[in-house]
Amino acid sequence: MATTALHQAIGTLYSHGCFHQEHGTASLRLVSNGFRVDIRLLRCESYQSRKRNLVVSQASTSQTSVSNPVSSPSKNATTESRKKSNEAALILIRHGESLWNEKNLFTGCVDVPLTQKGVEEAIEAGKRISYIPVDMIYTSALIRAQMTAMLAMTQHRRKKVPIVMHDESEQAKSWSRIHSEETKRQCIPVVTAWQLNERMYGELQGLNKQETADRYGKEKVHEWRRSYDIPPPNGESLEMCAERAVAYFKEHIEPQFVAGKNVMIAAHGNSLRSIIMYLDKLTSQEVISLELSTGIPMLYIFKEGKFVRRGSPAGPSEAGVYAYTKTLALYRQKLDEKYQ
Ligand SMILES: O=C(O)[C@@H](CO)OP(=O)(O)O
Repeated sequence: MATTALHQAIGTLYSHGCFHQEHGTASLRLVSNGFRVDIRLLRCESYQSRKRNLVVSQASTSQTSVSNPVSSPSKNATTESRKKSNEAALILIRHGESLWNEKNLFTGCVDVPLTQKGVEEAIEAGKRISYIPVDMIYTSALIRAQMTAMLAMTQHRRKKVPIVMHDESEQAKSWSRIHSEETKRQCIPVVTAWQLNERMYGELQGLNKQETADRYGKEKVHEWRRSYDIPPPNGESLEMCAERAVAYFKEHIEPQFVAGKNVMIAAHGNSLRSIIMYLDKLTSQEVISLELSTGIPMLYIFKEGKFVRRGSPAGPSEAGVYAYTKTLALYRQKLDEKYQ
C-alpha cells in the first residue's frame, strides 16, 4: 500500500513539473494505511543535480489528525478552478499591535495580547483578504497571532468557521471531535505551532527598546534586532529562529500547497521575516532591511512548485489588480454570486 502511495506521489510530482525546477522546493505528503509518505526535493546545491529525498515513515497521530477535520473542498467551485490551475494561495499576516508593541517593549516569546488598535488592524486585514480562499490556518502558540487570525477570519466572505485543533493528547483530540461531515466541511482547521513563535529575545524581553538603545548604543541594538546571525544576550538570532520556523514551514505547511490547499499563516515580525527570506531567497544582507508592519497581509501564489509574491491585497474593498490571479478572480466572483 505504501509503495502504491509512493508511486502515486511521484506521478503527481511529475505531473506538476516539479522535477524540472532549478530552484524552489517541492514536496508531497500522502497518508495511507498508517504510513506517511513524504517526497521532497530539497532546495540546496544538491537540488540542481536533481537529488531526490524520499522518506517513508510511520504516520504520527498528530500529523494525520491535522487534516482530519478539513472539509472535503472538492465540493466547492474553488477547488474546481484550483484543479485546473494547480495554484494555491499563501497569506502571511504579522499580528496586530500588541500591548507591548504599544509600550515599545521587547516582547519575543512573552505572550502579550492585542491592543484595541491591534484588534482593529486584524479586522482590517481580514477585510483585505476576505475574497482569498483559506483552507488551513497556521498560527504561533502566542495569543496575539491567534487573536489576529480569528479576528481576520470574522471578515471572510466564505463564512467558514476557524476551529483550533487540539492534538496535545488523545483525550483532547477525542473530546474535540466533530461528528458531522457537513459541519466539518464548513470549518477551517487552525493549527498552532510554537515553531512559528516570535524569536526568543533572551534578556531583552520586557526591556524598553529606546532605553536599551540609550544604554548599549543604537548600533548594537539594531544589530541585535535586525542582523541575521548575531543573537541578543541569551536569545535567538534570526538564523536560529529560521532553523525552527522555516523547518516547520517546509515540513508541515509546504505539503498543503502541493495538495492544492490555500493557507494563511498568522505569526510574528521575525518568524515571518525568516519565512519570507526563504520564500523570496533573500540573502542575510538583504533580510536586514526587511521590516513588516503589524496587521498587513501579504499574498503569495504557489504554482508549479514555486512561490510567487503577489504583494498585499490593496484595500478592504478593492481586489488590487496585482494581487488577483484568474483563479482568485473566479473565486471572488463565485463568492459574490453565492453570498450577495
Ligand atoms: O519585541 C519583539 O518581539 C519584536 C517584534 O515586536 O521586536 P523587533 O521589532 O525588535 O524584532
